[in-house]
Amino acid sequence: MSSSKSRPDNVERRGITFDDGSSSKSRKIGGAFSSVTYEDVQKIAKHILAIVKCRPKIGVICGSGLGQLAELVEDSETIPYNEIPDFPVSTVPGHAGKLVFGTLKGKSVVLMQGRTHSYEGYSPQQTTLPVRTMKLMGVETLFVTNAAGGINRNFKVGDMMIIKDHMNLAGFSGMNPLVGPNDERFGPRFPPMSRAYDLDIRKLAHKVVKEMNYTDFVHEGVYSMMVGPNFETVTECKFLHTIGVDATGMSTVPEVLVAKHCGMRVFGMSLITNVVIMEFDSEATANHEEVLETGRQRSKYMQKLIATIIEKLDS
Ligand SMILES: O=P(O)(O)O[C@H]1O[C@H](CO)[C@@H](O)[C@H]1O
Ligand code: HPA
Repeated sequence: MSSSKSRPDNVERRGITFDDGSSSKSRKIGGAFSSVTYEDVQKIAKHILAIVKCRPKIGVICGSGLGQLAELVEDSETIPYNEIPDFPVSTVPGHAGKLVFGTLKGKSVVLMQGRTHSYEGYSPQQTTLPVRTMKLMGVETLFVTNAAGGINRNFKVGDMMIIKDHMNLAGFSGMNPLVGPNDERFGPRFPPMSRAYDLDIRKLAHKVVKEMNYTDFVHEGVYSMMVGPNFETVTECKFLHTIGVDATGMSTVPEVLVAKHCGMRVFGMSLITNVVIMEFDSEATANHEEVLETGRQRSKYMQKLIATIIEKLDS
Protein backbone atom coordinates (compact mmCIF):
# COMPACT_ATOMS: atom_id res chain seq x y z
CA MET A 1 0.00 0.00 0.00
CA SER A 2 1.50 3.36 -0.95
CA SER A 3 1.20 6.39 1.29
CA SER A 4 -1.66 8.81 0.71
CA LYS A 5 0.85 11.45 -0.37
CA SER A 6 1.59 9.44 -3.51
CA ARG A 7 -2.03 8.69 -4.39
CA PRO A 8 -2.20 8.73 -8.18
CA ASP A 9 -5.23 9.83 -10.16
CA ASN A 10 -5.37 6.72 -12.31
CA VAL A 11 -6.74 4.38 -9.70
CA GLU A 12 -7.00 0.81 -10.90
CA ARG A 13 -9.29 -2.04 -9.89
CA ARG A 14 -8.17 -4.78 -7.55
CA GLY A 15 -5.95 -7.32 -9.30
CA ILE A 16 -4.73 -5.00 -12.06
CA THR A 17 -1.07 -4.09 -12.50
CA PHE A 18 -0.03 -0.43 -12.27
CA ASP A 19 2.28 1.42 -14.68
CA ASP A 20 5.27 0.96 -12.35
CA GLY A 21 4.78 -2.80 -12.23
CA SER A 22 3.26 -2.98 -8.74
CA SER A 23 -0.10 -4.70 -8.43
CA SER A 24 -3.17 -3.29 -6.79
CA LYS A 25 -2.77 -6.11 -4.23
CA SER A 26 0.51 -4.69 -3.01
CA ARG A 27 -0.30 -1.05 -3.61
CA LYS A 28 -3.68 -0.15 -2.21
CA ILE A 29 -4.49 3.43 -2.87
CA GLY A 30 -7.33 5.92 -3.17
CA GLY A 31 -10.47 5.44 -5.25
CA ALA A 32 -13.64 3.48 -4.90
CA PHE A 33 -12.10 0.10 -5.72
CA SER A 34 -8.94 0.10 -3.63
CA SER A 35 -8.91 -2.22 -0.65
CA VAL A 36 -6.93 -2.79 2.50
CA THR A 37 -5.99 -6.31 3.58
CA TYR A 38 -5.95 -7.85 7.07
CA GLU A 39 -2.17 -8.07 6.82
CA ASP A 40 -1.92 -4.34 5.94
CA VAL A 41 -3.90 -3.46 9.06
CA GLN A 42 -1.96 -5.93 11.22
CA LYS A 43 1.30 -4.31 10.14
CA ILE A 44 0.03 -0.83 11.04
CA ALA A 45 -1.35 -1.99 14.42
CA LYS A 46 1.96 -3.69 15.29
CA HIS A 47 3.88 -0.58 14.28
CA ILE A 48 1.80 1.60 16.58
CA LEU A 49 1.85 -0.84 19.52
CA ALA A 50 5.63 -0.92 19.29
CA ILE A 51 5.65 2.86 19.88
CA VAL A 52 3.06 3.35 22.64
CA LYS A 53 2.78 1.81 26.11
CA CYS A 54 -1.01 2.19 26.28
CA ARG A 55 -3.23 -0.79 25.38
CA PRO A 56 -6.60 0.89 24.67
CA LYS A 57 -9.95 -0.84 25.07
CA ILE A 58 -11.97 2.21 24.00
CA GLY A 59 -11.54 4.24 20.80
CA VAL A 60 -12.96 7.71 20.18
CA ILE A 61 -13.15 9.39 16.78
CA CYS A 62 -13.32 13.16 17.20
CA GLY A 63 -15.15 14.95 14.39
CA SER A 64 -14.78 18.46 12.97
CA GLY A 65 -13.69 20.83 15.73
CA LEU A 66 -14.17 18.20 18.45
CA GLY A 67 -10.58 17.12 19.03
CA GLN A 68 -10.16 18.99 22.32
CA LEU A 69 -11.33 15.89 24.17
CA ALA A 70 -7.64 14.96 23.96
CA GLU A 71 -6.93 17.63 26.59
CA LEU A 72 -8.66 15.42 29.16
CA VAL A 73 -6.40 12.45 28.42
CA GLU A 74 -3.77 11.76 31.08
CA ASP A 75 -0.34 10.22 30.49
CA SER A 76 -0.87 10.92 26.82
CA GLU A 77 1.25 9.52 24.02
CA THR A 78 0.66 11.15 20.62
CA ILE A 79 1.42 9.96 17.09
CA PRO A 80 0.64 12.18 14.08
CA TYR A 81 -1.09 10.24 11.29
CA ASN A 82 1.62 11.23 8.83
CA GLU A 83 4.20 9.37 10.92
CA ILE A 84 2.32 6.07 10.58
CA PRO A 85 3.12 4.31 7.30
CA ASP A 86 0.03 3.99 5.07
CA PHE A 87 -2.28 5.69 7.57
CA PRO A 88 -4.72 8.11 5.88
CA VAL A 89 -3.85 11.71 6.69
CA SER A 90 -6.53 14.34 7.46
CA THR A 91 -6.57 17.30 5.08
CA VAL A 92 -9.55 19.25 6.47
CA PRO A 93 -9.35 22.21 8.91
CA GLY A 94 -10.57 21.16 12.35
CA HIS A 95 -8.98 17.69 12.04
CA ALA A 96 -5.55 17.77 13.68
CA GLY A 97 -4.63 14.32 12.39
CA LYS A 98 -3.18 12.71 15.52
CA LEU A 99 -3.68 9.54 17.52
CA VAL A 100 -3.72 10.28 21.24
CA PHE A 101 -3.29 7.34 23.62
CA GLY A 102 -3.67 7.51 27.37
CA THR A 103 -6.11 7.38 30.27
CA LEU A 104 -9.48 9.10 30.22
CA LYS A 105 -11.40 8.95 33.50
CA GLY A 106 -9.48 5.82 34.45
CA LYS A 107 -10.00 4.01 31.14
CA SER A 108 -7.33 3.19 28.56
CA VAL A 109 -8.28 5.00 25.38
CA VAL A 110 -7.10 5.94 21.94
CA LEU A 111 -8.50 9.13 20.47
CA MET A 112 -8.44 10.05 16.83
CA GLN A 113 -8.05 13.82 16.70
CA GLY A 114 -9.71 14.11 13.34
CA ARG A 115 -10.70 11.64 10.67
CA THR A 116 -10.57 11.37 6.89
CA HIS A 117 -13.57 11.54 4.57
CA SER A 118 -14.37 10.08 1.15
CA TYR A 119 -14.62 13.59 -0.32
CA GLU A 120 -10.89 14.06 0.40
CA GLY A 121 -10.26 11.40 -2.23
CA TYR A 122 -9.84 8.40 0.05
CA SER A 123 -11.61 5.12 -0.61
CA PRO A 124 -14.15 3.93 2.02
CA GLN A 125 -11.62 1.19 2.90
CA GLN A 126 -9.02 3.86 3.63
CA THR A 127 -11.25 6.15 5.67
CA THR A 128 -12.12 3.17 7.86
CA LEU A 129 -8.61 1.73 8.11
CA PRO A 130 -8.13 3.42 11.52
CA VAL A 131 -11.17 1.57 12.90
CA ARG A 132 -9.78 -1.80 11.87
CA THR A 133 -6.40 -0.75 13.23
CA MET A 134 -8.07 0.00 16.57
CA LYS A 135 -9.71 -3.42 16.49
CA LEU A 136 -6.37 -5.16 15.98
CA MET A 137 -4.89 -3.05 18.78
CA GLY A 138 -7.52 -4.48 21.16
CA VAL A 139 -10.22 -1.78 21.10
CA GLU A 140 -13.65 -3.23 21.94
CA THR A 141 -15.86 -0.13 22.09
CA LEU A 142 -15.90 2.72 19.60
CA PHE A 143 -17.23 6.22 20.23
CA VAL A 144 -17.85 8.17 17.02
CA THR A 145 -18.52 11.89 17.08
CA ASN A 146 -19.23 14.34 14.31
CA ALA A 147 -20.38 17.82 13.42
CA ALA A 148 -23.72 17.67 11.65
CA GLY A 149 -26.41 19.84 10.17
CA GLY A 150 -29.74 19.79 12.02
CA ILE A 151 -32.60 18.50 9.87
CA ASN A 152 -35.04 18.06 12.75
CA ARG A 153 -36.79 21.41 13.14
CA ASN A 154 -36.66 21.14 16.93
CA PHE A 155 -32.86 21.09 16.92
CA LYS A 156 -30.96 24.32 17.58
CA VAL A 157 -27.36 25.18 16.79
CA GLY A 158 -25.21 23.85 19.63
CA ASP A 159 -27.59 21.00 20.52
CA MET A 160 -26.34 17.42 20.57
CA MET A 161 -27.82 14.19 19.28
CA ILE A 162 -27.24 10.66 20.50
CA ILE A 163 -27.30 8.61 17.31
CA LYS A 164 -29.88 5.81 17.45
CA ASP A 165 -29.60 4.74 13.82
CA HIS A 166 -28.22 5.91 10.50
CA MET A 167 -29.21 6.19 6.87
CA ASN A 168 -26.34 5.22 4.58
CA LEU A 169 -27.19 7.42 1.63
CA ALA A 170 -23.63 7.13 0.32
CA GLY A 171 -24.22 3.38 0.27
CA PHE A 172 -27.00 3.89 -2.27
CA SER A 173 -24.30 4.72 -4.81
CA GLY A 174 -22.24 1.68 -3.82
CA MET A 175 -19.92 3.56 -1.49
CA ASN A 176 -19.59 1.07 1.36
CA PRO A 177 -16.32 -0.01 3.01
CA LEU A 178 -17.55 -3.61 3.21
CA VAL A 179 -17.76 -3.92 -0.60
CA GLY A 180 -15.09 -6.25 -1.97
CA PRO A 181 -13.70 -9.60 -0.88
CA ASN A 182 -14.70 -10.35 2.72
CA ASP A 183 -12.02 -11.41 5.18
CA GLU A 184 -13.72 -13.50 7.89
CA ARG A 185 -10.92 -12.58 10.30
CA PHE A 186 -12.57 -9.16 10.46
CA GLY A 187 -16.18 -10.32 10.34
CA PRO A 188 -18.99 -12.00 8.39
CA ARG A 189 -19.99 -11.34 4.77
CA PHE A 190 -23.47 -10.15 5.73
CA PRO A 191 -23.30 -8.28 9.04
CA PRO A 192 -26.61 -7.16 10.55
CA MET A 193 -26.97 -3.40 11.12
CA SER A 194 -30.37 -3.20 12.84
CA ARG A 195 -28.65 -2.70 16.21
CA ALA A 196 -25.66 -0.70 15.06
CA TYR A 197 -25.73 1.75 17.98
CA ASP A 198 -25.40 -0.11 21.29
CA LEU A 199 -28.62 0.08 23.31
CA ASP A 200 -26.94 -0.28 26.72
CA ILE A 201 -24.54 2.59 26.07
CA ARG A 202 -27.41 4.71 24.75
CA LYS A 203 -29.37 4.03 27.94
CA LEU A 204 -26.31 4.94 29.99
CA ALA A 205 -25.89 8.12 27.92
CA HIS A 206 -29.49 9.18 28.66
CA LYS A 207 -28.92 8.58 32.38
CA VAL A 208 -25.76 10.70 32.28
CA VAL A 209 -27.57 13.43 30.29
CA LYS A 210 -30.20 13.61 33.04
CA GLU A 211 -27.63 13.65 35.84
CA MET A 212 -25.74 16.46 34.13
CA ASN A 213 -28.90 18.48 33.46
CA TYR A 214 -28.25 18.40 29.73
CA THR A 215 -31.75 17.23 28.75
CA ASP A 216 -32.73 20.60 27.24
CA PHE A 217 -30.14 20.34 24.51
CA VAL A 218 -29.39 16.62 24.04
CA HIS A 219 -31.72 14.69 21.75
CA GLU A 220 -31.69 11.27 20.16
CA GLY A 221 -32.11 10.74 16.44
CA VAL A 222 -31.09 9.39 13.06
CA TYR A 223 -27.88 10.49 11.30
CA SER A 224 -27.43 10.34 7.55
CA MET A 225 -24.29 10.52 5.47
CA MET A 226 -23.88 11.97 2.02
CA VAL A 227 -20.40 12.03 0.52
CA GLY A 228 -20.06 15.82 0.20
CA PRO A 229 -17.97 17.94 0.03
CA ASN A 230 -20.80 20.32 -0.90
CA PHE A 231 -23.46 21.07 1.67
CA GLU A 232 -26.93 19.86 0.72
CA THR A 233 -29.42 21.54 -1.59
CA VAL A 234 -32.78 22.63 -0.23
CA THR A 235 -34.50 19.70 -1.95
CA GLU A 236 -32.00 17.23 -0.53
CA CYS A 237 -32.66 18.57 2.96
CA LYS A 238 -36.42 18.34 2.44
CA PHE A 239 -35.92 14.75 1.29
CA LEU A 240 -33.84 13.90 4.37
CA HIS A 241 -36.53 15.43 6.57
CA THR A 242 -39.24 13.40 4.82
CA ILE A 243 -37.42 10.09 5.25
CA GLY A 244 -36.94 10.60 8.98
CA VAL A 245 -33.37 11.88 9.23
CA ASP A 246 -32.65 14.22 12.16
CA ALA A 247 -29.07 15.29 11.39
CA THR A 248 -26.80 14.98 8.39
CA GLY A 249 -23.08 14.92 7.74
CA MET A 250 -20.33 13.51 5.54
CA SER A 251 -18.73 10.89 7.79
CA THR A 252 -19.30 8.35 10.58
CA VAL A 253 -21.45 5.78 8.74
CA PRO A 254 -18.51 3.93 7.08
CA GLU A 255 -16.69 3.82 10.43
CA VAL A 256 -19.75 2.35 12.14
CA LEU A 257 -20.24 -0.26 9.40
CA VAL A 258 -16.66 -1.44 9.78
CA ALA A 259 -16.74 -1.32 13.58
CA LYS A 260 -19.91 -3.43 13.72
CA HIS A 261 -18.55 -5.79 11.07
CA CYS A 262 -15.58 -6.55 13.32
CA GLY A 263 -17.69 -6.94 16.45
CA MET A 264 -17.17 -3.65 18.27
CA ARG A 265 -19.76 -1.93 20.44
CA VAL A 266 -20.58 1.47 18.98
CA PHE A 267 -21.84 4.72 20.47
CA GLY A 268 -22.34 7.80 18.29
CA MET A 269 -22.96 11.46 18.93
CA SER A 270 -23.47 14.50 16.71
CA LEU A 271 -22.94 18.15 17.57
CA ILE A 272 -25.51 20.19 15.66
CA THR A 273 -23.20 22.87 14.30
CA ASN A 274 -25.74 24.46 11.97
CA VAL A 275 -29.36 24.01 11.00
CA VAL A 276 -29.87 23.13 7.37
CA ILE A 277 -31.69 25.42 5.01
CA MET A 278 -35.09 24.20 3.88
CA GLU A 279 -36.51 27.40 2.35
CA PHE A 280 -35.87 27.89 -1.36
CA ASP A 281 -35.48 31.65 -1.10
CA SER A 282 -33.33 31.79 2.01
CA GLU A 283 -30.28 34.07 1.85
CA ALA A 284 -28.44 31.91 4.41
CA THR A 285 -25.82 29.34 3.38
CA ALA A 286 -24.03 26.58 5.28
CA ASN A 287 -20.28 26.93 5.71
CA HIS A 288 -17.42 25.10 7.41
CA GLU A 289 -16.41 28.18 9.45
CA GLU A 290 -19.78 28.09 11.23
CA VAL A 291 -19.29 24.38 11.83
CA LEU A 292 -15.90 25.02 13.46
CA GLU A 293 -17.13 28.05 15.42
CA THR A 294 -20.02 26.06 16.94
CA GLY A 295 -17.47 23.36 17.78
CA ARG A 296 -15.33 25.96 19.60
CA GLN A 297 -18.32 27.21 21.58
CA ARG A 298 -20.05 23.93 22.39
CA SER A 299 -17.53 21.10 22.22
CA LYS A 300 -16.73 21.33 25.94
CA TYR A 301 -20.25 20.09 26.73
CA MET A 302 -19.82 17.19 24.36
CA GLN A 303 -16.40 16.41 25.84
CA LYS A 304 -17.77 16.37 29.37
CA LEU A 305 -20.64 14.15 28.33
CA ILE A 306 -18.46 11.66 26.45
CA ALA A 307 -15.88 11.58 29.24
CA THR A 308 -18.57 10.86 31.84
CA ILE A 309 -20.14 8.11 29.74
CA ILE A 310 -16.70 6.53 29.34
CA GLU A 311 -16.11 6.82 33.09
CA LYS A 312 -19.37 4.98 33.83
CA LEU A 313 -18.99 2.36 31.11
CA ASP A 314 -18.81 -1.18 32.52
CA SER A 315 -15.51 -1.96 30.79
O1 LIG B 1 -18.24 14.57 10.18
P1 LIG B 1 -17.15 15.46 10.63
O2 LIG B 1 -15.80 14.87 10.37
O3 LIG B 1 -17.32 15.89 12.06
O4 LIG B 1 -17.19 16.78 9.74
C1 LIG B 1 -18.36 17.44 9.27
O5 LIG B 1 -17.97 18.78 9.07
C2 LIG B 1 -17.53 18.97 7.70
C3 LIG B 1 -18.35 20.05 7.07
O6 LIG B 1 -18.27 21.25 7.76
C4 LIG B 1 -17.74 17.64 7.00
O7 LIG B 1 -16.53 16.93 6.95
C5 LIG B 1 -18.75 16.97 7.88
O8 LIG B 1 -18.73 15.57 7.77
N1 HPA C 1 -24.34 19.07 6.09
C1 HPA C 1 -23.42 18.10 5.93
N2 HPA C 1 -22.38 17.97 6.74
C2 HPA C 1 -22.28 18.80 7.77
C3 HPA C 1 -23.20 19.82 8.01
C4 HPA C 1 -24.30 19.96 7.12
O1 HPA C 1 -25.17 20.85 7.25
N3 HPA C 1 -22.80 20.49 9.11
C5 HPA C 1 -21.68 19.87 9.55
N4 HPA C 1 -21.35 18.84 8.73
